Amino acid sequence: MKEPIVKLCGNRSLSDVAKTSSSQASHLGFVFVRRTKRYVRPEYVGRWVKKIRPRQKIVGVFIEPTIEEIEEILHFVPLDVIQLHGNETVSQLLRIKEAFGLPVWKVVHHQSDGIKQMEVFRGVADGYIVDSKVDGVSGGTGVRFDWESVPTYQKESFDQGVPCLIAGGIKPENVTKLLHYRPDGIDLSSGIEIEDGKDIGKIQAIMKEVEQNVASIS
Ligand SMILES: O=C(O)c1ccccc1N[C@@H]1O[C@H](COP(=O)(O)O)[C@@H](O)[C@H]1O
Repeated sequence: MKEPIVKLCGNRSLSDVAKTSSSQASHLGFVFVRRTKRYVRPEYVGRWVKKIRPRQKIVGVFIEPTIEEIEEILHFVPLDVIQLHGNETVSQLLRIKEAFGLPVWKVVHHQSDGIKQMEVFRGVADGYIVDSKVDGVSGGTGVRFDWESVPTYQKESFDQGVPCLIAGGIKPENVTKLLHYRPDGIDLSSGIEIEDGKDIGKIQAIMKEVEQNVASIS
């Protein structure tokens, strides 16, 4: 069985990056959405990444960014993936892809038209993240959605030939249940934190569950 993508998101300090990068996760995420709890200044992220040199791919999280905003971030941070977590349109996504040539993952908030949202981005998005829908909050909610819908999202993504990550309220206590649905990837932020920082115990517990799950079905 293919190892799932594991994205550890919402890194806010050098200490966070030291912890998340020491794990077997495949991706580290940084939130560049101003006025949100986990916003980080790109110049700081640039410094942390230069110092630690993580082997993981780096994902930048944005909500409806302008080309100039992404350009500014890229000046400091060597992004591998751009994550769009808002109500971006297909043409905005295309412009971003053309401007930077980087893979773009589109977030779909789980609701009745979730699959329709994915269909709209067919052939354009390089991957999807399905996150919970919480009124007034875009992401990092710590709230999970009904995972019985995961196979439907997985199927649509598979048909489009791109990966589908699941986000929203994943934590060591519930990740095994989610892994039974065999998602292409998982994406966590609140579930690996204690107070305002990442917690190595929770990160290790998540990675252990992932490894055991892969081993049990290989
Ligand atoms: O983490 C944030 O604060 C955040 C803010 C704005 C947009 C996206 C954000 N994070 C994304 O939310 C999910 C993880 O949420 P959870 O805390 O594990 O429930 C993930 O996609 C992050 O990239």
